[in-house]
Amino acid sequence: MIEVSGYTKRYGRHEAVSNLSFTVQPGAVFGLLGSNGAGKTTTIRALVGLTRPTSGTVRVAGFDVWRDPVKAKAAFGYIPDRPYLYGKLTARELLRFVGQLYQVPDADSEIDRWLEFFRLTDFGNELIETYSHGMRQKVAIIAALLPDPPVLIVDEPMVGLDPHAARQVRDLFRSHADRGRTVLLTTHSLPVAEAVCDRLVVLDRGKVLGEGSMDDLRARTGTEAGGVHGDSLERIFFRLLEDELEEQRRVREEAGVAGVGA
Ligand SMILES: Nc1ncnc2c1ncn2[C@@H]1O[C@H](COP(=O)(O)OP(=O)(O)OP(=O)(O)O)[C@@H](O)[C@H]1O
Repeated sequence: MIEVSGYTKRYGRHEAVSNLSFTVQPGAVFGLLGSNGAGKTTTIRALVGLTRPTSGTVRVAGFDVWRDPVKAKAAFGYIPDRPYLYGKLTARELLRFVGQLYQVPDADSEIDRWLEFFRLTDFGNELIETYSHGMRQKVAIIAALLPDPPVLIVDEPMVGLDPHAARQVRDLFRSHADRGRTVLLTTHSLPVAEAVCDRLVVLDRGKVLGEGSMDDLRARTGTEAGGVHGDSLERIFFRLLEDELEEQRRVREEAGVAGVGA
C-alpha cells in the first residue's frame, strides 16, 4: 500500500508539487500522469527516499519513508526513468547481488528464468556497459522484480523498450497487482495507462487536475463514451488540460480587470 498525504515540494520559491494526496491499495495499479514538469518524478523521488518532502508524509507498506527508511525500502522495488547500473558487472553478477541483498530464495534459477523471459540469456555474462539502452532497462526491471516486492514504483518504464518487451512489461505490472501487490507508475503513454491502471491522477504544474477511475474522470470531464476517441484517456487528459488553461486565462483576465480598476 502507498499513502501520500499533503505532499508538497518546493525548490526555492517554485512549488513543484502542491498538497498532493492519494492512496494506492494492494491489488491496484495506480497511474501518475501529467505534462513535462508536472511533478511526477518529484513525487516518485519522495516515495523512494531520494528527495525529502517540504511538507506532508509519504508511506510505503505502512512505513514512513523518511522516518523508517530501511523498513520502507525493504518493501518496494523501484524502476527509475534513468537506471544507474554498474557497467563493470555482468547482468548475472548484478542480479545475484540483488538476490543476496534481498535474500531471494532460489535466486540463480529465478535469474535464469527472468533472463530467458526478456531474451537476455545469451547476454547474461556480458558486461552491462556493452548493453543497449533497452537491455539495461530490462535488467533494471528484473532487479526490481526479483525480490517480488509488495510495492512496485515505476518511473517511465516503456522508454527504450521494443514493442514486444513493452507489452511484456505492461502485462507484468498488471499481474503483479493481480497477485495482491501495489503498483504505482508514471507514463507519458496514455494507451499504456488506460490498459493497466485502475485509478489515475492527472497532475499539471504540481496541481491535481483530476483523480479516480476512468469512469470517475469521464464523469468529471463530461467526456462521453463512444465515438472515435469518445471515451479514451487521451480525450479525458486533453479535456482536463484545456479546462485548466481556460481557468488560468479566466483568473488572469479577472486579475487584469481588477488591476485596471484599482
Ligand atoms: N532539483 C531540482 N531543482 C529545482 N527544480 C527542480 C528540481 N527537480 C525538479 N524540479 C522542478 O520541479 C518541477 C517538476 O519536475 P518533475 O521532474 O517532477 O516533472 P515530471 O512530471 O517528472 O516531468 P517529465 O514528464 O518532463 O519527466 C519542474 O518544474 C522542475 O523544473
